[in-house]
Amino acid sequence: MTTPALLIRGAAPYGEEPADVLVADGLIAAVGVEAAGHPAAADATVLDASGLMLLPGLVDLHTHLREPGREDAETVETGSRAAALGGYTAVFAMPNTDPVADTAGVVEQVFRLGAAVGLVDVHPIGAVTVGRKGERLAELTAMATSAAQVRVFSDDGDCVSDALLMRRALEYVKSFDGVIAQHAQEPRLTVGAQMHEGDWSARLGMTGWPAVAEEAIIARDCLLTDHVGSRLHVCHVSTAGSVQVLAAAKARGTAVTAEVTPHHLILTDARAEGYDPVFKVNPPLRTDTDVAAVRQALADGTIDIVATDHAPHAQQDKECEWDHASPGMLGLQTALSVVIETMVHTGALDWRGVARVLSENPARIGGLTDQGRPVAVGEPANLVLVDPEARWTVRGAELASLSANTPFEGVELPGRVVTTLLRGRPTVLDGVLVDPAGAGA
Ligand SMILES: NC(=O)N[C@@H](CC(=O)O)C(=O)O
Ligand SMILES: [Zn+2]
Ligand SMILES: [Zn+2]
Repeated sequence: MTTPALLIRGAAPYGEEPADVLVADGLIAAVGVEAAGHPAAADATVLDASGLMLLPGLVDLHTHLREPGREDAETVETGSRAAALGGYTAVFAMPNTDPVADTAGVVEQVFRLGAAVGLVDVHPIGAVTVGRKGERLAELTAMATSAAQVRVFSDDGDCVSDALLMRRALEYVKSFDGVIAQHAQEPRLTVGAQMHEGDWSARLGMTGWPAVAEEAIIARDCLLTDHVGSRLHVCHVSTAGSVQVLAAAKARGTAVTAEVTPHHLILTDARAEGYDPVFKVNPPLRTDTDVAAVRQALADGTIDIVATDHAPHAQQDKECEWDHASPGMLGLQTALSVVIETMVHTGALDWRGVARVLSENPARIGGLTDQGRPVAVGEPANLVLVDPEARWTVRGAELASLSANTPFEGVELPGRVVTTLLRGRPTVLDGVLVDPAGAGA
């Protein structure tokens, strides 16, 4: 089935000068004055996009899709819907499923489910250790050479805390330019931890998760990465101290990249005051000082990307006592809006910068060659159109995710995803999901 050509009129690539963009056969066929006169434009569907920003489709390096095993919280299909509506054209699915994605069989299953849904490219992340138990390495090469072509490996949810295993994993992935994405949490320093260790945890009487538990692992892993000559990615960086460790490592030339989540860009540990577990997350929400530091780091490149850590949880796992609640919060449909609010409206990033941290850099880190590409002739038409002036109020029940655990319930946020194109085919049009033919409603 071929998708009809699409003439996008008047959108502003990267928020710069408006230009027409012609999309045909899955590619960008023409940009600028040539677009309307191009032969393929003759029978193209015209999309009036004046006032909209045009960016490369967003890429999420850190998503939890929960399938297989917790299809009551999210499935590849519902997570793909949330992703497309959030402006994403590719997501990397974390392996902390049941069974764990630690074999070629499981990563291929997730990969095929994603392709069958067809709303967003789903790239499975493989577990570093068997069952994520931190005891012995999983079959990394078999996952890398499988149909899923896994390049990112992580025990996310848990830290690869054994230094020898971490070293071996870093050595292993070198042969196929893979990367280890570390959930940096020193387990001995966080036994029973419920929230950030600081004034609020003292006041609320909750066991704290000290910043050093994150920073110590990042420092160790940067040194190991140097020693081995490999590549490290640090998941959900949340503290000012971590930013300092990363800046020092990058200055030394360590091949380390890092992500920050939308929630760590905007929320603090003060949210724990009402004991509402919707604000319980790993790593925990930190302080104002930390929020300022991660924003600055994202602006200056010390932190490379924003990754959602979209972590859907079923109602019974979230609407319970804080101590018993599962950590994690939704992110796919609110990430871009939070980045606009915290980084664009503050002047910390322009739209070029948004494309860099939400699309280009995550694609590069994850080894994708067909995502995060320039808005230019001959490139794959993975694109998103954003209305920067629109505002909307978040309602968990209205999100496409099967779960509703958004920390932004009732909050008004800027920026609306109008259209998402996956290889030239609209997955979202005028803010509404377009189901690919045959995928079922
Ligand atoms: N971030 C979280 O609080 N939870 C994640 C695991 C993780 O990212 O560590 C989850 O799988 O729910
Ligand atoms: Zn994690
Ligand atoms: Zn995660």
